[in-house]
Amino acid sequence: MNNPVRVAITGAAGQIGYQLCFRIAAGDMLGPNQPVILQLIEIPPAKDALEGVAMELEDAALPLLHGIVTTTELDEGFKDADVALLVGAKPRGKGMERADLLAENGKIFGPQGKSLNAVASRDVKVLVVGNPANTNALIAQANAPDLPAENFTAMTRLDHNRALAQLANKTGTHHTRIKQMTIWGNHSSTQYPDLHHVNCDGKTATDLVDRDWYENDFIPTVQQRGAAIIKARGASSAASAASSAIDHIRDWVLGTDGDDWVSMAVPADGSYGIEPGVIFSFPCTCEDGQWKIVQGLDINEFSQARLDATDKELREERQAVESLL
Ligand SMILES: NC(=O)c1ccc[n+]([C@@H]2O[C@H](COP(=O)([O-])OP(=O)(O)OC[C@H]3O[C@@H](n4cnc5c(N)ncnc54)[C@H](O)[C@@H]3O)[C@@H](O)[C@H]2O)c1
Ligand SMILES: O=C(O)C[C@H](O)C(=O)O
Repeated sequence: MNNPVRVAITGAAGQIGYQLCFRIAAGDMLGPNQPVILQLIEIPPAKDALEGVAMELEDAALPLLHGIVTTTELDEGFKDADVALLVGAKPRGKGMERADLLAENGKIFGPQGKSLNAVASRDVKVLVVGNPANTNALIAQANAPDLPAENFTAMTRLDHNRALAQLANKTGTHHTRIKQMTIWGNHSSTQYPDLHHVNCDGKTATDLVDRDWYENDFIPTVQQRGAAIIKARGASSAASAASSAIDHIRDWVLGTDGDDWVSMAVPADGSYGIEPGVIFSFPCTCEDGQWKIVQGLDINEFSQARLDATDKELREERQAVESLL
């Protein structure tokens, strides 16, 4: 057995956190031979609820669970963390855009970045889930100057998985047979789910679906899926979000499959003309615990306009939080 990996989770008593704790402790994220220590962080009003989660984790007697820390102190929760899942933040309600949460949630991520900078493993892999996820990740990263910028990512894997599901339903293909899906940009309604490079059971996806469905059904459905879940459930996606967070970290740590890639929001480096300064979702492959942006994909005029729109929104969000960077 390997040494235990320390996984910090903020908002661990919330809807997503509750799912994450059990699935990670069951081995879904780091594999069946990797023990974990869960370092669960909450705010004081949720302290009792967090103790309840820890009690249930103990009661499940999960073989891979080698320790539980519950705390309301960031430095205790992030101490030596190898993986940090920053989930704790307010979810949006009906009729809100995710950017509407920026003023309230943005201020959570500066102190968390500072604490990670001070006490986490130098190799800590950070995934921001709390919305607006890309810009919150930027805030955390800017406040952690001693950690490599590439350790900070935000979640667009849920959008990626949603896009697989929509195309699977439309074409009657199982989603595991669909490869090279890409979500570009922001985890918001300007995100761009791109079918141009997708291989659907050996065929080019754009040859299988008509343009009208792609532009007027697929793209808006994926962009608005979060809002549709809130409308249906009365609460934002939780189990699917936790599942996608697990996919994101699993692939980052253990590597992506063959010639497939995944969507990860990572610090822009000039690839595809997206200048540094924002956390932007790109197609990425992962190997040896490092992500790499897939290079050289053709971007046609239609796609370019959508990349520009989502980049513009991210730069506006950045401007709105300049004082926190
Ligand atoms: N990126 C994505 O794809 C995606 C998907 C779904 C949800 N989300 C976002 O994830 C966040 C959490 O969603 P949820 O459904 O679990 O919400 P929730 O309200 O059920 O849980 C949030 C938890 O975070 C805690 N919390 C708040 N501030 C905190 C802080 N400063 N430090 C530590 N904990 C804190 C709360 O006490 C609560 O227990 C929301 O912002 C939501 O919009 C993102
Ligand atoms: O849409 C939301 O506000 C929650 C989450 O970001 C989602 O995509 O489901």
